[in-house]
Amino acid sequence: MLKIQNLHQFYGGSHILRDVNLKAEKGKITVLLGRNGVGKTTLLKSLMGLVPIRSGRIEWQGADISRRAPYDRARSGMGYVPQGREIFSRLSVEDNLRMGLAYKPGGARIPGELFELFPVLKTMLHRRGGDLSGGQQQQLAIARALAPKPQILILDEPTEGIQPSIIKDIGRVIRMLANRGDMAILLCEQYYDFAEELADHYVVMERGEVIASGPGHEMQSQGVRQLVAI
Ligand SMILES: Nc1ncnc2c1ncn2[C@@H]1O[C@H](COP(=O)(O)OP(=O)(O)OP(=O)(O)O)[C@@H](O)[C@H]1O
Repeated sequence: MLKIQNLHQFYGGSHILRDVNLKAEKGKITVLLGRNGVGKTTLLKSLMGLVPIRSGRIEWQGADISRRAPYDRARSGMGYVPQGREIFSRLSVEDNLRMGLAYKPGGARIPGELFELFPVLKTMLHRRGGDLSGGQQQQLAIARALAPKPQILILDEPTEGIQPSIIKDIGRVIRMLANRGDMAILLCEQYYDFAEELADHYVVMERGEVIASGPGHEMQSQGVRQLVAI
């Protein structure tokens, strides 16, 4: 389980994350919502060690990882799909997938299961990442994060700029991964309907603070759509 307690983060003198508390449990999808600029990406980067935190605790599988390096967090089973996908455009699909395994001891193989989840990647294995559509790149970014078999998958706005049919496919994969019961999923999302459909738990942020949270089935009754409407 991932447990964030009393997290504070600053960019220079700007206080971005303010006393954030959040949990993501195995077998569940926790959805993080909030308008542009409230600090969602900063929170996910803090979890992965890509930006330093000022204070608070990030606990993963019972250990305090707040000061660990990003590669160490990845190695401990944290998978991250960054906003904007960050595909290596000049590398092939296959080599992009291998990058997900880069920290594994030599010879780690790309799990065949990734091609069952995202069949399009198999047909495009030798194409350059940059030649894929936005939706295919997003599927590649998710597959790359899944390649080392993480115990948590952290996704930053996977639906951003993607066509509806691929959004559906991605939603199905996320639900299936959670239903297997051995992976926690933390999904940061602006697309409300997608978030509501998938959420076991929801967390809403505003100006760096958590202002609402609860079970996913209460999102409608609690007016979460209005909280994140632009
Ligand atoms: N590297 C940085 N240096 C200084 N300020 C930053 C930096 N990155 C983000 N910020 C600021 O921190 C705040 C939170 O940004 P963040 O990207 O975390 O928000 P967000 O909720 O993820 O928004 P979006 O949905 O647009 O990605 C914003 O005010 C942003 O301008």
